[in-house]
Amino acid sequence: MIEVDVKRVIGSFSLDVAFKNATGVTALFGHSGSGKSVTLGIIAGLTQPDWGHVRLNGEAFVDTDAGVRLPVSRRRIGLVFQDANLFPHMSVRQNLLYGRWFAPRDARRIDFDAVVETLGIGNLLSRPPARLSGGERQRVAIGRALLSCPKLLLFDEPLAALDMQRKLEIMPLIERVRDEFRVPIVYVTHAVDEVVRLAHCVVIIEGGRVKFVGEPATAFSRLASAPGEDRFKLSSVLEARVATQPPSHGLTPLAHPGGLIWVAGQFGAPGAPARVVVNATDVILSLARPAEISTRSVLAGKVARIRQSGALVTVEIELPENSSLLAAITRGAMEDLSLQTGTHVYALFKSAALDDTAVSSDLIAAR
Ligand SMILES: Nc1ncnc2c1ncn2[C@@H]1O[C@H](COP(=O)(O)OP(=O)(O)OP(=O)(O)O)[C@@H](O)[C@H]1O
Repeated sequence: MIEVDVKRVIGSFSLDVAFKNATGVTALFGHSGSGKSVTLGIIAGLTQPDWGHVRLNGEAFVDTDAGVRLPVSRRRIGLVFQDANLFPHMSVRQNLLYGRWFAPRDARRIDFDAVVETLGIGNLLSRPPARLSGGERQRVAIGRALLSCPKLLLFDEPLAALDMQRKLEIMPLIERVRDEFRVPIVYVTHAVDEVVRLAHCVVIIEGGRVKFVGEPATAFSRLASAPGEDRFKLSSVLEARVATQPPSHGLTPLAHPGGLIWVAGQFGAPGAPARVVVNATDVILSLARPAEISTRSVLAGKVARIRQSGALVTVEIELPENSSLLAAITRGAMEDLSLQTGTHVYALFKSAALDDTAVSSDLIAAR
């Protein structure tokens, strides 16, 4: 269990955040300048709070009321930043062993070979960091942090500097680290796909304040709590299961209570749970069930809420079993369809918009 309840004023910025989470990955999510890194710095001990406490499984890292302030070195934290920060004069093996050196002898429960195998870096051990790609450097940085046998791993936008292909290679590795080594992780990001794929709990921070603490699916599926107004960042998370009918043309059908969602790629055996992120701008609305159309994914629901902002409108569609979907459309389209609260609609989206960047099949299974 990680418990954070801290206040800190830096110049004109004031941070006042509180959250708790008992399992797995806690994502700190928010716009640039919202206070994610300051919060992470307080957890790590790089910054002191003016007031408050940070506890991990009951042990206080800092508690201003009790006068406790553990130095960074005694917190036993593994840090991974956007820039891997490997030692350039050391080989990959030496960088990894450097991490191990920090683990007290009796706490060395994480095995070198297991880490190398999990992260797929066995063939890189003799290379210097200069001869690694950005993704490989980041894998080594994660390995080095893990080998210090930390009580807590802190990731500060570890994938932000990587292109989508590298990101897709590393996300499953972070999932393996999460599931195989079972070290709690606090993960700072402003990418919805990373939160949905990796996190059990998301803390949405805006202007130094916590706006939401809870499951990613709840965080991103309601208009009322959607982070920010930027329609390009609005998205919904749908919980589904791999359907029983076989994949077709490389597309896998996922059964959602509102209908079938077809996604590009293979996502586990029938019945396996899957989460899908759907961008609001990828959703099309229709009053009738469409026929003779290239889009295969069609979900039936009804309009729960409409929010207008200039020429654009965000529509929250209520789907069966308490799930919902956001659609960003123009005001003209809303008027043409005479949409209002309660209108029955069909929501369509292209399978091409949903591939393995948008789907996480093993997160729920692993819980
Ligand atoms: N040492 C500092 N001195 C002055 N202001 C600071 C300092 N560190 C952070 N801030 C301010 O605190 C606020 C929060 O910064 P923080 O780095 O936590 O944001 P963030 O959410 O991590 O943003 P990003 O996603 O861009 O990294 C910002 O307004 C920033 O300018």
